[in-house]
Amino acid sequence: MAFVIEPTESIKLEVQNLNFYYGNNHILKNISFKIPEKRVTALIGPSGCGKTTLLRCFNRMHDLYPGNRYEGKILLDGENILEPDYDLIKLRIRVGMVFQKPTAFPMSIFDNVAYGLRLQGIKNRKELEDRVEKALKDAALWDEVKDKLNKPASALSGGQQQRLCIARAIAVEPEVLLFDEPTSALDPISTAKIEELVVSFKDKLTVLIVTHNMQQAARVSDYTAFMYLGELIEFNRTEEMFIKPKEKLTEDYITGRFG
Ligand SMILES: Nc1ncnc2c1ncn2[C@@H]1O[C@H](COP(=O)(O)OP(=O)(O)OP(=O)(O)O)[C@@H](O)[C@H]1O
Repeated sequence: MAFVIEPTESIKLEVQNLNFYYGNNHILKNISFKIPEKRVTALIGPSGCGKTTLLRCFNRMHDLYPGNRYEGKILLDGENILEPDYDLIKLRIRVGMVFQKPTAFPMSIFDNVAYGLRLQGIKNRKELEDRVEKALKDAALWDEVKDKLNKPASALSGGQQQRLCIARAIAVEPEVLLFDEPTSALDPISTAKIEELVVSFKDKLTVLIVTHNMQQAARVSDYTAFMYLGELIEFNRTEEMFIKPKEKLTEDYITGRFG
């Protein structure tokens, strides 16, 4: 049994009968739901339920390891990204990712943000500078780093490094941004900054965020998907889910009866 609503907004991603296997381990079980465009969708559920595994399907991160297998479809603007010959470089420009731990590259602040732009073939210095500045401003980091762009990124605090990773991800202007527990390694002030950023992206991007923190899901997301043992149990507008969950399992989880 699952309760899955159909969003009224236009749809960016549509998951159709998705199954995923790590070798012989069947992890995601027949998941279907539609993700609205320019909204924040949170993925919640107890440890090991498959949130990260599902998130990583949206930019086919699993393809980096042998033996992983998908069944079903994920449509991005109507096109199935799970087709074996889908262009993964283009996919990862359209669908960016920010990880749990900040992953600043061992290079300068500027070069971290310019990294993807250079891969896209942008060489003109002025264009690079403008795009790096815009990304750092959009990631609310510009004022803190504008005088030290050529300093190593490793000298930044954890929270600053996470905003740098966000700047790097948005510099290439993705259409979808995946966040995998982006604040779990951060203090409350840095967490609040990242949450504000996630909310600020709503007008521009479709955001998916995995979080363990239900208050965070309630604060930042428009829609929430609750997963349990690899299945999608409930997908609904966030306020509805937190006020009046439709499934008993969802209610037990959000009221802290397990988790
Ligand atoms: N590389 C892997 N190979 C085999 N099994 C894996 C692999 N990665 C994860 N799993 C298994 O897949 C299941 C789902 O894991 P996943 O990390 O997606 O869950 P999660 O809901 O994100 O958990 P958490 O909240 O603890 O991060 C777990 O049973 C896990 O042990």
